[in-house]
Amino acid sequence: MSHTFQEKKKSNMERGMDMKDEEKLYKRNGILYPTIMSPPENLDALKDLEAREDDIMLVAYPKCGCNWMVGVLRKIMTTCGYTLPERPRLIEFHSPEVQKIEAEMPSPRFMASHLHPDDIPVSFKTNKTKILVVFRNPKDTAVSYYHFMNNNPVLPKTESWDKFFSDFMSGEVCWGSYFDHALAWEKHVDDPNVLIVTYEELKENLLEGVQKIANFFNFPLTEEQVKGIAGESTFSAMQLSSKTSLGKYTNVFLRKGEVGDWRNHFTESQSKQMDEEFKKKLSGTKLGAKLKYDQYCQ
Ligand SMILES: Nc1ncnc2c1ncn2[C@@H]1O[C@H](COP(=O)(O)OS(=O)(=O)O)[C@@H](OP(=O)(O)O)[C@H]1O
Repeated sequence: MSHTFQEKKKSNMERGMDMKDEEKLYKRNGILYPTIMSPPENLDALKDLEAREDDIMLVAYPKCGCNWMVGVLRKIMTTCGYTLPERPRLIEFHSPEVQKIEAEMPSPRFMASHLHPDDIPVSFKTNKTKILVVFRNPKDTAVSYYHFMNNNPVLPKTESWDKFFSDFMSGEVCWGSYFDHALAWEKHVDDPNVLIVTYEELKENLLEGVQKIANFFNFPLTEEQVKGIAGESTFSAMQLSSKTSLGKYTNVFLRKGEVGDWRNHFTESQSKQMDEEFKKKLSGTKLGAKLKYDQYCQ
């Protein structure tokens, strides 16, 4: 029996409810991954993924706005007349069978990933695939991640905010350390095949963001079309349009959609600890400047 994308998402959630928390994550090369969504066989099969120059690739550390950008890119592509299959875009969520189907799909294919740039199949680099990267300030990313752990049955519940904060800081969360990802992307900031946007700039001016993304991938859109896509991609519009498909799980994926929710969670000492880590790792870097830490995190 074939399942729709949404049915599969719901059945994964139900599988999560029947699983013990300690079985929900596993480690591979020192990095945690979710057992249900990214089992080892999915990651093993990625070694055969042959990227194409005209693939549309989106990469985001978890909770930085990946689903938002999936929504935007889907709308851009369908507006330009392309049809996309209804399954998750994350390559590490694809079973080996689905990866075989994706390998036969016509161009342009649309793929996404939470993987660390060094773990993304090397053919994306050799075949010069364009990559859109979305980043978010680390304080709001941590808060969003914390709620996701507690609300998504495929992930284990956290003991407390304090425990989760310490895991986030040490990279003991799925897909590894925020700072490792940021430092790795810093090396690609000036790469012409990479466009880095931030959650915060998209919140400030989504219209400009949609236009920038369409231009980067050479999708010709009229001003009206850009306006329409931006209008349909605000938090409230996406929350409403997801209600029919996601039902009671809508708020798991579209929780609050704001900049600055960290202020409701961080203690003064946690805030200082993050400030110091950011300074140590990212001050003076181009990605650090893009994230406008002083504006959004202080
Ligand atoms: N349209 C739109 N506008 C603004 N914000 C949005 C939008 N869609 C999703 N979101 C928010 O993005 C956060 C989830 O990030 P990801 O999609 O990267 O999470 S995931 O790791 O792929 O599950 C999560 O952030 P928080 O609300 O802070 O938890 C989502 O609510």
